[in-house]
Amino acid sequence: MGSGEWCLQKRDSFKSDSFSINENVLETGCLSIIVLGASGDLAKKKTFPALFHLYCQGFLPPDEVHIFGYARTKISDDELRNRIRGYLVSDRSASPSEDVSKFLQLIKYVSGSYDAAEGFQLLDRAIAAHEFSKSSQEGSSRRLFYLALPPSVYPSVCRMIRQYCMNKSDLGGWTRIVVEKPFGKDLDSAEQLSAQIGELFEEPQIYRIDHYLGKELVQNLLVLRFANRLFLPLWNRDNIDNVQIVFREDFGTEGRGGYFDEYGIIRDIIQNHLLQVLCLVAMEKPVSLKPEHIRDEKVKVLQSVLPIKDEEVVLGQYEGYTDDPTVPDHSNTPTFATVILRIHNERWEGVPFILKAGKALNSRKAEIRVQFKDVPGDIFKCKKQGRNEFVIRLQPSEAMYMKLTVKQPGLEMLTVQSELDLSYRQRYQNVTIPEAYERLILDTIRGDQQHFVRRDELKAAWEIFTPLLHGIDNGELKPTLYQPGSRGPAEADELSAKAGYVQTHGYIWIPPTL
Ligand SMILES: NC(=O)C1=CN([C@@H]2O[C@H](COP(=O)(O)OP(=O)(O)OC[C@H]3O[C@@H](n4cnc5c(N)ncnc54)[C@H](OP(=O)(O)O)[C@@H]3O)[C@@H](O)[C@H]2O)C=CC1
Ligand SMILES: O=C1O[C@H](COP(=O)(O)O)[C@@H](O)[C@H](O)[C@H]1O
Repeated sequence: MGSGEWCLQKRDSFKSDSFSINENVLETGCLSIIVLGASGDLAKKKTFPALFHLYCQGFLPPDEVHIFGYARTKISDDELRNRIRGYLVSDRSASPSEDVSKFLQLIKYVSGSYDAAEGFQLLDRAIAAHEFSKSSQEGSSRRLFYLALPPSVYPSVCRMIRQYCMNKSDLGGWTRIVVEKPFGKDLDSAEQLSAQIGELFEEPQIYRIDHYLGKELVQNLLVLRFANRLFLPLWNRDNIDNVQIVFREDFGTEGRGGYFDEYGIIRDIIQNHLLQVLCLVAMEKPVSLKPEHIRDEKVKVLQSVLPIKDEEVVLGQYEGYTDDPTVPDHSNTPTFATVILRIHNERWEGVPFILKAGKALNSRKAEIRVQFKDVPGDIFKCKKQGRNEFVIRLQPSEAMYMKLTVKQPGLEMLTVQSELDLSYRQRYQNVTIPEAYERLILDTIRGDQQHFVRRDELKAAWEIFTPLLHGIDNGELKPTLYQPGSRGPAEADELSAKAGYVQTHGYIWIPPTL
């Protein structure tokens, strides 16, 4: 294999099971992490803080790791360090200010454009100098490129990396790229982008990040479903009436109106984050925990989704959205959507998956709500008290609870709605739940693609939503206005109820006290 070529066969970690990730930790040698778009918002708020957390926990040893920021803005190393310093907070560090200073010293900045050789040659020289300085340690050289950039520049940046910045070590190693969403705007543009990047990098080098896959309770879904006998016989159309996957934010587009208006809530949240969660809720048991086995099952679920019916969609736009000067006055972009997906397979035929996402609503939360069918032949006449519901709250305050009907304590034979409650904050008191980005970046270093979106998954996801998105883009479907701070359009609750969701009334949760 010539210099600069992709080198997979030297690594056996790719063959390992993701849950036995120890095998993935064996690689040593120089690691260069290059954050492209280092002057931007994502880099400042998510990428560098995630790297800092990893550093504090010893995953980025200073004798191996160097971090490079790259962007067009002409600033010095120290100016970049000062920009990100305020975002580096860690409750995992014994001496935070010392760790911040040491971490910042690992960062160098290179300025250059995204489509010209000069900047990337400069970047390559800076990385090579770092690799050279560490060459006393035998080992591979690893280069991780994190594209914290708008997708419009992905093709040119990937071309430049391929041409000028690939790993050159004879001792092995790799070059990997991490790309952020949005991966395209519809099926054609996503496929075009995939083809452009696919000509330059092999699939095992490409990490399409969806940060919802890094959330603790999303990662728990496979364990929950397939390691608990309790759920195995219940998780199907015979027992489950409907599934809701909900994302709510209690703030609007806040300065991101221009970006958001091009995409809307379906492309921003539903087509990626909520659909990925749906896959993990609905997929069949994978053959093993190998990333390819898991992703094979996710693709099958996506390919089983039926075309979306217009009458199973409610769109909303919050009042005041177009006041943002970067948003056109007559924007048709939805900031809220409820979409019902139906999976045409043996397990899920007839079970609606209600995907709901909205900005500027009355609360902030993300949860999965699995609602079971009514008890047949109910001798307690308790149907009106509510169905069994299994709720997995992804955020905030991670929790899982099962709503149950129990006998009300006392002399009378009365029933009441209660819950089996696993609240993480209470159950895992001394455990810090890692940030999604932190976990996913560590996976990219370890070469574990389980929690990243494969090209065929992406294609199948766009196939589901493209007709609906084109209908909205063409103005055939229009959003209804809703009040900021409300539940969104009333039609959304009506649609959920029509699909079979029964709201529990009169249930009061009493938080446990220790
Ligand atoms: N461990 C924990 O932290 C636990 C916390 N709790 C808390 O107890 C409270 C009640 O729990 P729970 O009943 O599960 O959750 P909620 O009362 O928040 O919501 C129940 C369901 O009713 C829907 N809903 C709410 N208002 C309306 C409405 N006006 N019209 C139609 N549908 C509506 C919700 O949809 P939507 O999502 O769209 O609002 C959701 O699907 C919650 O605050 C919950 O967080 C309960 C158990 C454990
Ligand atoms: O990808 C995105 O996600 C955030 C919400 O992420 P969360 O982890 O805070 O739930 C959302 O605000 C943003 O619009 C979207 O692009």
